[in-house]
Amino acid sequence: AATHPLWPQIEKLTMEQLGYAQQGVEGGVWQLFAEEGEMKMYRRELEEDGLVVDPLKAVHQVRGATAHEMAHHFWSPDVRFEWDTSIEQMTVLDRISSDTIIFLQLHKRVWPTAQRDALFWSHVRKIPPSHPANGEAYDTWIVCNQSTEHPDDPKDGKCVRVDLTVCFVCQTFIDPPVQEGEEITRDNLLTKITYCSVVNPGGWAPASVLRAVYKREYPKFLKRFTQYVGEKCESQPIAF
Ligand SMILES: O=S(=O)(CCO)c1ccc(-c2ccc(C3CCCC3)c([C@@H]3C[C@@H]3c3ccccn3)c2)cc1
Repeated sequence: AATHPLWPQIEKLTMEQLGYAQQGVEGGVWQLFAEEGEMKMYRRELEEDGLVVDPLKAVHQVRGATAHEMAHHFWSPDVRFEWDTSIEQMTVLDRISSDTIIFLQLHKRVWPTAQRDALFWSHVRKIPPSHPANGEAYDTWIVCNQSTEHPDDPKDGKCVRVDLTVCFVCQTFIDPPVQEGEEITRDNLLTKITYCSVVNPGGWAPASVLRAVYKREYPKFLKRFTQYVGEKCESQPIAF
């Protein structure tokens, strides 16, 4: 609820991340490091205290599912194990409101690095079109994941705590446009996705190893997620 102590931070970070995701990748700041079909993955090489924290920005576009469907499945705890192969355990520590949950996740160990876990709030929100006039007809949906503290954090020191800021922003376009009164089918849905993440691994790991892990894991992760939602939704009524 809007009275929760985290609310001001959730509101501020979500809108900041929306702006950050909507910035283009021009200007040579972003380095294209992976490309598969419509998916393009960019990174900036950044180290903090000798730790690789390379910001990542992926842009993708998929047909057949809406931004609402994509964002809902990215946010929902109920389906996380169906697409996110990087996690071993997931606990919902708190449900702050109907659109904000606090997760504790144990990630699978990525050899040779030590096992990691993440404790973060996850907020999903729809942003009405800012220019409905020029044909921007549908809402933008955003999921923002931000590391946080929580009283029920086990703090058992069994693994290394990552610090993450992630945003998943998507918007649906009807392409090709449909005539007045014609029914929109899934073939008309084109959803543009921007996925941004900054993951501080929390404990030392060789830069070469981390960059290899990022290069291998992120393309697989986003491709698997979007394929999962497409398959799950194809036989369902469209949720705009
Ligand atoms: O988008 S989310 O919020 C979805 C909720 O699950 C999210 C995505 C990825 C992570 C993440 C957590 C830990 C690590 C470790 C591995 C060794 C040191 C850092 C990595 C590294 C980048 C590689 C990776 C990328 C994608 C999938 C799995 N592995 C990523 C966490 C959350």
